[in-house]
Amino acid sequence: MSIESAAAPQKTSSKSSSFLDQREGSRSLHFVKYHGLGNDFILVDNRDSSEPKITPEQAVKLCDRNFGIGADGVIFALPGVNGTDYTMRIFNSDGSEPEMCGNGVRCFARFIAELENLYGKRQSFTVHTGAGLIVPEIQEDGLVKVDMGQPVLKAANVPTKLASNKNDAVVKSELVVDGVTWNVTCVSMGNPHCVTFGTKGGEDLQVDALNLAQIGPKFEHHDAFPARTNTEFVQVYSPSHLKMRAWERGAGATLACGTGACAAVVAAVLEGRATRKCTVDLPGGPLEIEWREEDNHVYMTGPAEVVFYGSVPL
Ligand SMILES: N[C@H](CCC[C@H](N)C(=O)O)C(=O)O
Repeated sequence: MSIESAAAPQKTSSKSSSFLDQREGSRSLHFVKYHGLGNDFILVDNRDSSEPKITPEQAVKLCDRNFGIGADGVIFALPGVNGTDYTMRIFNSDGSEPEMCGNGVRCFARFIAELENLYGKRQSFTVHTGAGLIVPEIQEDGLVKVDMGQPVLKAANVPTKLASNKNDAVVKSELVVDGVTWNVTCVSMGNPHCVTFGTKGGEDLQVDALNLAQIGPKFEHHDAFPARTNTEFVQVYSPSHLKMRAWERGAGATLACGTGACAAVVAAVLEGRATRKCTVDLPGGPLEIEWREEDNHVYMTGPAEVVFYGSVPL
């Protein structure tokens, strides 16, 4: 599979043809590469079909950083269902399909604004996802604010097999990983998260010192998580300022994890470590997160940037 980047396609629908499409008997995929704080995605205009244009296996190949385009996942903009404006689906770089992606939905909103020529206008969309209704809004400053819905804390719904220890939730519970006992709080933002601030009786985490490639997979594939898990390693600078690194389910160590940052703030509040409004520093940059008391919804605000436009023969 060779990658030929095309000139930026006209700002119209995916129906615009390109020289690739005229090649004898070949099919090509138009895409736009975006990133949210370095968590990067291939975005596909899929508004003309209710099924993704490519398979999970093809997504794995496109996400490969040597033999493909390179990305943490592929995101599809599909027609809405039950009255929503759009549907968002995502394949991780390992081909698995998660329920939701926070950095991805900010990129999705900017992608839609470009496709629909809505640029420069304050726009808000209703998006059906595996995590339910998600509402991103493009602000005048270009940042995207997303209503991420309510966190799910009931252990069985995260899901985790860990015994709940605080109103059906798993809060600062013990999890043994490779012989080491960690204190963890489990939160779903539609997708599962295991949040830790350190080991039992240990010093506060210095997240930069962690070997994520060594420890991350052991959390991701731990028996306590029947659907695997994303894992957030969090350091508390102050009650309104966290620092975090993530090992993502199906994608590995990423430069940022939006749902993970939301889960980290929820966990920090539940453990009495933080206020409901925090700046979360990720390797790729900061996100503003608020777990609002009035509606129990989590709000995330951050950037989403275009990197390039392309077409790839399939
Ligand atoms: N790997 C995640 C999906 C992407 C989440 C992350 N990139 C975000 O920004 O929320 C999972 O399998 O649940």
